Amino acid sequence: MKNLTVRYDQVTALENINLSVKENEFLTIIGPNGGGKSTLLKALLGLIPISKGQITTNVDGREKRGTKLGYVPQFAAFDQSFPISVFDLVLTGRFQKKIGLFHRYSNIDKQAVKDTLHRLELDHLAKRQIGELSGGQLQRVLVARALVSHPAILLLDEPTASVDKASTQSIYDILKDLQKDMTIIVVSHDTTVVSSYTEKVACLNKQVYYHGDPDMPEEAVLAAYGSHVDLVTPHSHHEQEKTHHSFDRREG
Ligand SMILES: Nc1ncnc2c1ncn2[C@@H]1O[C@H](COP(=O)(O)OP(=O)(O)OP(=O)(O)O)[C@@H](O)[C@H]1O
Repeated sequence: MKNLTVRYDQVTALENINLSVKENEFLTIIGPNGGGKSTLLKALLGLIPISKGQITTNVDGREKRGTKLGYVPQFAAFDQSFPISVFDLVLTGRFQKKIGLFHRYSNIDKQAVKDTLHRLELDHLAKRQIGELSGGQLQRVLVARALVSHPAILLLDEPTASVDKASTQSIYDILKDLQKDMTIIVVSHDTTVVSSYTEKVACLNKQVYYHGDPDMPEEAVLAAYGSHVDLVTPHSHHEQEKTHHSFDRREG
């Protein structure tokens, strides 16, 4: 992203964003509510117009067109009462823009669904209705749906916001495994930086306040959030443990 600016009428949601992610990198984007994270995802997905600047994918310094993106939407935005089986929901991930209504999926599409469900150890849930799934299961199904078209970059919007700790761990384990084959970009409104997984963190509040390894300096957190926040690193076997980022304004 180069000098990326996105405006909605009077509101400037993103201003002069310069941010890059490498192939097979795991980037977590954090920032306060209203900081522009959803806007950034929408811009990456080509869903909203860019006011200024550009987003490109480069290989050896040359622009590469047609990079496939996989998108895992916010869990809360997903209507779980919609009557569809896990298999069919994942199959919709094979739907391509150029195919019109009443498209019939091929055996290749169906095999891709089977392979993806198998990879994410979801085979046993294939026939279940999505309304019968736990939060963690549905989140993994949404990851499967994004994966089934073999994206080069996987974008996830708050993937662990509505799931318990065990599922959070399992989702991050899956992402770590997927990272061998693709670039992972996770957006999170809280400050849960999973430093054992993510390699890079970007902190966004209209501008980029920080971009680097997960050891984000306290000054950058304060500047972006405008107040005290604890960055936590969830681990499998321990209570959520505060990193040395957790600081207290009372101590100055
Ligand atoms: N469609 C829109 N029209 C006008 N303003 C908008 C629109 N969408 C977002 N905004 C504004 O743009 C800014 C960035 O919003 P955005 O939703 O991208 O932030 P966010 O970081 O994703 O927030 P959250 O963590 O609460 O989801 C906010 O000031 C918001 O009010």
